[in-house]
Amino acid sequence: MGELYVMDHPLIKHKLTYIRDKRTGSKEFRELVKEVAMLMGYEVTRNLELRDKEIETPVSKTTSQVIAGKKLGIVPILRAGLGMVEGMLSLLPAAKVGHVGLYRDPETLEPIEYYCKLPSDVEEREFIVTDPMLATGGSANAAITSLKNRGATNIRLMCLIAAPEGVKAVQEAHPDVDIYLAGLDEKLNDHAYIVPGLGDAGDRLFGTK
Ligand SMILES: O=P(O)(O)OC[C@H]1O[C@H](OP(=O)(O)OP(=O)(O)O)[C@H](O)[C@@H]1O
Ligand SMILES: O=c1cc[nH]c(=O)[nH]1
Ligand SMILES: [Mg+2]
Repeated sequence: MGELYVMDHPLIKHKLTYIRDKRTGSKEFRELVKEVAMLMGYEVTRNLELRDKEIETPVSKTTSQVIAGKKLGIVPILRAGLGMVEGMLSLLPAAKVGHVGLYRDPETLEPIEYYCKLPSDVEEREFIVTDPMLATGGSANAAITSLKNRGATNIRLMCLIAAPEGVKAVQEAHPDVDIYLAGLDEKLNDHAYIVPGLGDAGDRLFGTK
């Protein structure tokens, strides 16, 4: 079973409160989502490999460490996952960005894939899939399956808020995938929205509806 990491940093908790607040408009919402993604990035990248590098400081020679240069890929689930990309790229500027386009059919709640474009060397990359919301888990599962069908073997899932149902669904379908959350909420409502959640992440990010 994949690991579940729920962030407990005060800055993340603080910013998540304003992301949830219905009075927060799109501009501030976008900024906060970007900032929380960046802060979460510290945890999501905690186990990146390092290698030694010989350098010279103004005082002496020394051996220091840099990221080993493993290839990384960030894959937002369109649309809402896009809001988390910039924050991650500010930490990992060399990462490539793939896109999986999915929407959840409002009647059936089934994910419908309409786009997928990944970096060409899929097999060699470590992927971080981003989506603010993990509700039933259908969209995340479909995105992860899509990556695996194209050859990806190393995948992490990074979401702002999840319902327990979504976490369970991903853990069952993809036990090799670790999940990183800023917050784990109570439940889903009758429309499969997360309670208390933040509403519709895509609409709040992009001002639609
Ligand atoms: O876990 P699930 O039950 O599948 O629900 C979560 C999905 O729903 C939202 O996307 P939505 O379908 O609203 O598309 P959008 O990002 O284009 O708004 C959200 O961003 C997730 O991708
Ligand atoms: O709460 C939810 C559930 C699905 N999609 C969202 O944007 N929010
Ligand atoms: Mg939406």
